[in-house]
Amino acid sequence: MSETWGSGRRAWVVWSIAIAAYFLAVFNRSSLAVAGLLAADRFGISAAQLATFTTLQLVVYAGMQIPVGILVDRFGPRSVMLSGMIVISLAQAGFALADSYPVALLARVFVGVGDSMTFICLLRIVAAWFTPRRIPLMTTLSGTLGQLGSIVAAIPMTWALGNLGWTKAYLVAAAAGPVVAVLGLFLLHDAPGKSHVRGVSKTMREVIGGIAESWRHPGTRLGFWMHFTTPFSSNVLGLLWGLPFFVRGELRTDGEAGVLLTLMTVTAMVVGPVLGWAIGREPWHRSTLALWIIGATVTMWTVVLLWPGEAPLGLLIVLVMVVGAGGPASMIGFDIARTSNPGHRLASASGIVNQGGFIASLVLVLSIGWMLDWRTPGSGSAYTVSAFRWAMSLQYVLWAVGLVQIVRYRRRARAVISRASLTPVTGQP
Ligand SMILES: N[C@@H](Cc1c[nH]cn1)C(=O)NCC(=O)O
Repeated sequence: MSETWGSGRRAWVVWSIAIAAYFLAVFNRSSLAVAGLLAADRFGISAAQLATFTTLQLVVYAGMQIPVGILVDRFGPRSVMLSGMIVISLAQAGFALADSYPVALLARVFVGVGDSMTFICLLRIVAAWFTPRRIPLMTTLSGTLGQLGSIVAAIPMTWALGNLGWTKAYLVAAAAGPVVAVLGLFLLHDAPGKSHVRGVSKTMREVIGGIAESWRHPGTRLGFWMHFTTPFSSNVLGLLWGLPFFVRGELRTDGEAGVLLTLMTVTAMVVGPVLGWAIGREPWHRSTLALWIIGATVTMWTVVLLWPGEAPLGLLIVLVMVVGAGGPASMIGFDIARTSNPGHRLASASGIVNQGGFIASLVLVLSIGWMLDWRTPGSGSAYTVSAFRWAMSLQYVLWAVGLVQIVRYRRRARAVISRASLTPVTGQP
């Protein structure tokens, strides 16, 4: 066992705490999804005001990525992650007690701030505690396990809201953060043998210079565009438009739509570790794998959108399974950024990459809403099949931009990265 990485058991303990923190962040991020109607009643707000909660949370998350990356490179993942846990819990407690829309909105902003402080730390911890050969698998596995938080948020939160009421349900959700933070205080270390790994103090000019240097590397840009292009389709279905699309756009029942969305999440959970294993074995072909997944997604959407009348259920099942692979495929972007940047800039580079998918998803969530309003006669939400075909076709714009950029930066990245430097050393654990 190399001394650079953690001894087996210790690495798993540290990773488990980091996973618990990420799981909680995703849980809190998703905890409003099942409370939409209650929130509308409690604050007396419209559908558009309700959607503002989600939009604002995504904007804050994406906007915080670079500052958080800089903080992690400077102060280490442990400090930032534990602070994030406390911010999320305080914000969620504020949301539990909020009795007006502006206060609730402010609380959701801080849920977004705390949330944004978690995932990049997890990536840094994985990179510090596991061998290079294991990092791709552990990274995709981490993404997959964290996403469980959104499934778990749906079931206990629905129960808690129904049985405990708004305030107690959100206070209970808030209470989990301090528990993980206290465990983290004792058990979470930035690297083997070091509770803190601090970067050197830098002037603002040096910090900006570091970010610019990361961004200039074609591997970071390739990672960004990969993260931009792979997950937006599953994100928009999962976050907002999946149920309306299947029910109004494909004339399926609510039950069938629910099963399709669940199948999408289950597929992502199965595909994640398989992809992690594959990119660990064949790092040179990481971008090829992502391109295949994007190609399959574009093909399936094209078949569904061109299908005369509503698509058969079997076809929609294949669609959600292919689209579901996009979430884990986005993790390939982080792996490319990791192998393209020095360790002291790893978190900043991950922050740059992590913005991609959130920006694309946000743009698509909003533009689908505008397109549906434009293509639906009169006002209201009686969206037609044809309006949904127009709206879902907006994805082609994002795929076109993303694919052009991936092909450009893949060529440039391959020109500066040596294949031998990526090949895993055989015999390493
Ligand atoms: N694309 C996600 C992670 C993922 C893994 N499997 C499905 N999705 C991502 O970038 N996550 C960042 C975060 O904060 O959740």
